[in-house]
Amino acid sequence: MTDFLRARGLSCIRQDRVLFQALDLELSPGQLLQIQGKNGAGKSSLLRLLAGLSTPDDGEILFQGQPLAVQAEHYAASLCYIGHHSGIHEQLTAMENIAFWRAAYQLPYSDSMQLLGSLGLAGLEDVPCRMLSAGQQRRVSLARLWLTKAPLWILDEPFTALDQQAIQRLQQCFHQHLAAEGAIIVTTHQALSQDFPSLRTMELAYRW
Ligand SMILES: Nc1ncnc2c1ncn2[C@@H]1O[C@H](COP(=O)(O)OP(=O)(O)OP(=O)(O)O)[C@@H](O)[C@H]1O
Repeated sequence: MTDFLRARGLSCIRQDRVLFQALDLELSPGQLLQIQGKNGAGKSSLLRLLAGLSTPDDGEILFQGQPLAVQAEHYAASLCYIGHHSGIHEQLTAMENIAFWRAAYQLPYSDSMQLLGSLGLAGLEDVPCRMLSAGQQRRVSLARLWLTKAPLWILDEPFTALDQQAIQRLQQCFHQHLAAEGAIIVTTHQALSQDFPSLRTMELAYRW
């Protein structure tokens, strides 16, 4: 499928600073795009634009050939966005968070206990998330990736706080998603340790 996700002439201004301008971007099914850049370069701002959570100062973003604004509901159903923050309900347990996502995003049934076990959270399923470590909270947050059917994933620093084993597990999950014709945009400060044949990188320059 061509024209899966395309951005044309994007500009983003924050606090009178031009983070980027005239930025073009294209993503096809099966592709992984890694956005790189120094702290403050505008990576999260770009991801938020691409997720439809904020509006560019100039340019447009098309999903399957149509502007995001005319298909907000379809785009939301096609997207799994996980931001900088974990996005979990800290008062709820891991099991309750999964039940919440399943209801909110109308996800099909799957075995939550087994999923959490495979993410190294066995025995912690019923602990309120506020009592979990940073890496464990991140694992709960990323559990969404094993549940969602959305073809487009936009992930802001998903490896933060994860140990090596969890990083490898997450990259295996990327492979499966890409093999199933999914697409991923990710920001990371470190190089991906596994080989991704479809990987492209984009560097955002820090501008004063
Ligand atoms: N909503 C906002 N209002 C005002 N300024 C903002 C807003 N969002 C981001 N900024 C500013 O835009 C700049 C880029 O922020 P952004 O979070 O996109 O950078 P980043 O490349 O993701 O950085 P990091 O690697 O530190 O996560 C920063 O200087 C930040 O202060």
